[in-house]
Amino acid sequence: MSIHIGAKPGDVAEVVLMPGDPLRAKYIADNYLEDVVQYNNVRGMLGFTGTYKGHRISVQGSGMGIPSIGIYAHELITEFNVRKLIRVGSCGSMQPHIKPRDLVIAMSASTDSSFNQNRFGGKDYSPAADFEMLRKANEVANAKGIKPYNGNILSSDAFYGDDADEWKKWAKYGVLAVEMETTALYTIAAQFNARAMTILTVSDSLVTGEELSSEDRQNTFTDMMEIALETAIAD
Ligand SMILES: O=P(O)(O)O[C@H]1O[C@H](CO)[C@@H](O)[C@H]1O
Ligand SMILES: O=c1cc[nH]c(=O)[nH]1
Repeated sequence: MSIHIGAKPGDVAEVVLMPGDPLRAKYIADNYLEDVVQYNNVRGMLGFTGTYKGHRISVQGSGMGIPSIGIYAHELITEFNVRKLIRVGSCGSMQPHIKPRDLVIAMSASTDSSFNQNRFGGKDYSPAADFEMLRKANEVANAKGIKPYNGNILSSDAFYGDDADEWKKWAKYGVLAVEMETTALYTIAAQFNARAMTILTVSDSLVTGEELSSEDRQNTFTDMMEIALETAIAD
């Protein structure tokens, strides 16, 4: 058992899907995994292990924000030997052509957080996804007739900022969308030579103000979950 994960060694699979919302972890376990065992309920941050098409997979809620996913990613890798981590999250689009329900795969993750600068003495590390996972996720998506947008995203420390136009600078430099965790996930995976990738469903547009209904969120998140699961079981 680690400080935040109440599991025994071996309870967690080598491959873990990480939604921010612990109830999304339960949804994935209930709807896609067989022979499911819940291994964690510490702080209500649910974690499950089961099988998908015969492969052992875990799903662990990460909570919201860089400090939270930083804790879970670190403990999963260092205490439970997790080697492959796939974040499945929601994001706000910063580009006019990227609409609610579209999928975004984070090749890299910029940030307004000091998480990486603190580690690198004020210098700018560039957290990046595992290339083979990116390639597989795109291949699976394309086979389903879906074309995800691949590029740089922003992992922000603030959901509610002070300046309503601040995102526009990031957008001008080509950042596709905003969420709150990936920069830390990629950095921690790199620290321990693990592999990581983030796939996101656009839940709202900062450009137009559109937002998905809860029903829409449920349906489109399904594509993201299936792509993540297929990527998880690939070599
Ligand atoms: O849907 P999840 O995975 O939680 O991701 C996004 O949603 C939360 C904000 O509502 C943040 O965690 C952000 O990254
Ligand atoms: O962090 C997030 C997630 C979804 N939508 C946003 O605008 N921000």
